[in-house]
Amino acid sequence: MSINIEAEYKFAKEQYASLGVDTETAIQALKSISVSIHCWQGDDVGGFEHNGSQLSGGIQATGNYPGQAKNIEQLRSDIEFAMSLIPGKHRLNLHACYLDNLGGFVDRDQIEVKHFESWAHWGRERLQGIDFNPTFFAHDKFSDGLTLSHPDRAVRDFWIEHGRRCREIAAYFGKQFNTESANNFWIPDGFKDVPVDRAAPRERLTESLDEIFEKDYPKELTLDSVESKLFGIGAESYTVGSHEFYMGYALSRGKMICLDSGHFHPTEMISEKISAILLFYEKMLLHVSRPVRWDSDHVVTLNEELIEIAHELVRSRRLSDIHIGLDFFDASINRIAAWVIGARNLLKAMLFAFLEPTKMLQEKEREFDFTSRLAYREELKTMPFNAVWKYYCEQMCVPAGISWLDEVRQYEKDVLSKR
Ligand SMILES: C[C@H](O)[C@H](O)[C@@H](O)C(=O)CO
Ligand SMILES: [Mn+2]
Repeated sequence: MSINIEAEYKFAKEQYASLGVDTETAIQALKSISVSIHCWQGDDVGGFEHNGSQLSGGIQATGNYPGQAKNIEQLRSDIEFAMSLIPGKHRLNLHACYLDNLGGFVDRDQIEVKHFESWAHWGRERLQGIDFNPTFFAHDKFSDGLTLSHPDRAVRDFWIEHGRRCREIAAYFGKQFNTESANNFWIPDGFKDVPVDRAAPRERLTESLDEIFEKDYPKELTLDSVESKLFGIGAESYTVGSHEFYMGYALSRGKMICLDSGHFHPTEMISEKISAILLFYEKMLLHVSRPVRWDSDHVVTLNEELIEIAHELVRSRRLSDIHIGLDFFDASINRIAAWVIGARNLLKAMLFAFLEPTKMLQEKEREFDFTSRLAYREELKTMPFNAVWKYYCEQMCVPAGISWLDEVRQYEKDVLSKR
């Protein structure tokens, strides 16, 4: 450990102690946080099916920075490298379209556990677990902008089969890693213009999901979640799986709800929703993203909303009930740097929250002393937080400061530039 980092940490520890905060406890708490790092940042949500379909479903990766992962080996090596710069042991969030096709084309309604075994083998020593996502986009059976809510039974059946098979695969990952695999259903179905029948697609989506979820899986292996959305590109006027739809669906079916920070009106914050959802749900999932004017999926920065999300998670004292996933994809910058920046920021925000003297602040609030509440919260923003972060990174054997970027540049030169 560098002498400077140790000395700065000692000073910070005293400063926090004067507010009744134990930095050692905060560091221990941070060690237990396992983030589900999304595979799709590495190749701009391309996947390895090579089915000839472009990215669709109302999401878009913009930019053409060189070095995108083009095959499963490249993606794994990029993830490994990114993880070596992120403190802690984390999970991988895998989409079904990232299958190992074992040398032949495999359509979505044909995927099996065997197409994901190599992910489990590769991840065994490296990961805490693998979470999963059926892929309901970038496919010719999404041609009308509808999948599970399509009026054509054959189209629905295709996607129902996909959903069922994905549950089997998620349960397999749960078993392999001895930790529940969160299986997140995001269904992009919607209309560009205002529909005259809003109800029928929602009825069909309900029926299709019910068919997918017919089979019970042990909850120690896998938990399903459903992710709502306000709109997507080409589905600006109506999304079948809206927030209200899934709040009702998930609650009535014992599923988790997934809150994506980009899936609401621009001034609507998910940090505000977490405490309400936890009152009624046993578990939940988060997709931490950064919407810039729309669901743009920018790399997560250490902004006010991220810090507020982290505080809500910590204050809830329900961390073990909350799966925290990342969801962004920026193709205009080094993709590994994108992962590292976003994941480190999320962890920094968590540490910031663990360093809050929550009990004291809540007491002030209960006494209606809103002046002190504001004064302390502002003071906390300039406490020597970074000294604790650097100390933590050194303990976890990852670069404490910006030197991680030198390593990324070297990898860019040695590996990415040769692709
Ligand atoms: C690729 C992901 O499944 C996707 O980003 C989804 O979670 C989403 O947020 C769509 O807007
Ligand atoms: Mn999402």
